[in-house]
Amino acid sequence: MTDRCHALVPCAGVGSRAGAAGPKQYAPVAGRPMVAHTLEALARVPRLETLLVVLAPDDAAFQSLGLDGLDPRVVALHRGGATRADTVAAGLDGLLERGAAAADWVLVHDAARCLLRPEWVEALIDACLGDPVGGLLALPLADTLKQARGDRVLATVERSDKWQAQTPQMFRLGLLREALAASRRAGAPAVTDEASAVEALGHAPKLVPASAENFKLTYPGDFALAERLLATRP
Ligand SMILES: Nc1ccn([C@@H]2O[C@H](COP(=O)(O)OP(=O)(O)OP(=O)(O)O)[C@@H](O)[C@H]2O)c(=O)n1
Ligand SMILES: C[C@](O)(CO)[C@H](O)COP(=O)(O)O
Repeated sequence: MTDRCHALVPCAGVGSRAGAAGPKQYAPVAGRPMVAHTLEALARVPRLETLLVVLAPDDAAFQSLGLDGLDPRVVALHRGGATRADTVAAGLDGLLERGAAAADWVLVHDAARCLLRPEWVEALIDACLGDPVGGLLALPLADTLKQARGDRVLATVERSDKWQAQTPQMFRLGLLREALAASRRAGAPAVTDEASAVEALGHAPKLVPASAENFKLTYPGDFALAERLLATRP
């Protein structure tokens, strides 16, 4: 087993909920493309050997914006798939082709979580390196949770054991590859995060408490909030 760590950034989505003119990962946040902030945070983690960014096959923006030059560890792979899970699976193959080992750790992080702080990544790595499974950044639920039918409350759901999954999510490359392949073979809808696929193999990933600031920019209003938060940072 190794302690080598690589980042894999799925960056091949279309951002349909964001209402931006093009893929949201290139929409400006505080004057820079969203994914530039994401990569800069990852680049400030020395333990990450590779920053693999998985792009849509026809992506021309990443290179034309000069994002491949952000850090010598950045590698662009034009092999994104129809779902996030497909994009991540293609990225894992890309890492293996570049010499990574099945025993290496992979930290999968959404391009769309551009408020990431390096210290949160360090905390995840510290928590997972000695763990038999791996884990993810997550946030215990702070609000009362309602189950709905349409726009009416059906029930109030126990929330003390509920967490919101964030990224990065950190697993051994081989385990995650096997988990995503098994999930695809099962024929169910694609998993929405890496942990789900690993859970389906019977494992219990570790929950590493994170910050609400590490939210995913999903809807139009998220961009203004991200800008306000970035403005408060040194
Ligand atoms: N086929 C896909 C779908 C998503 N992603 C990436 O997965 C991350 C999180 O996904 P999400 O916020 O759902 O992004 P989109 O799929 O782009 O958004 P939407 O669902 O609103 O279209 C993003 O960095 C996105 O680029 C990806 O690489 N490949
Ligand atoms: C992986 C993820 O960010 C965890 O919260 C999330 O599931 C990805 O977003 P999606 O909208 O479910 O694709």
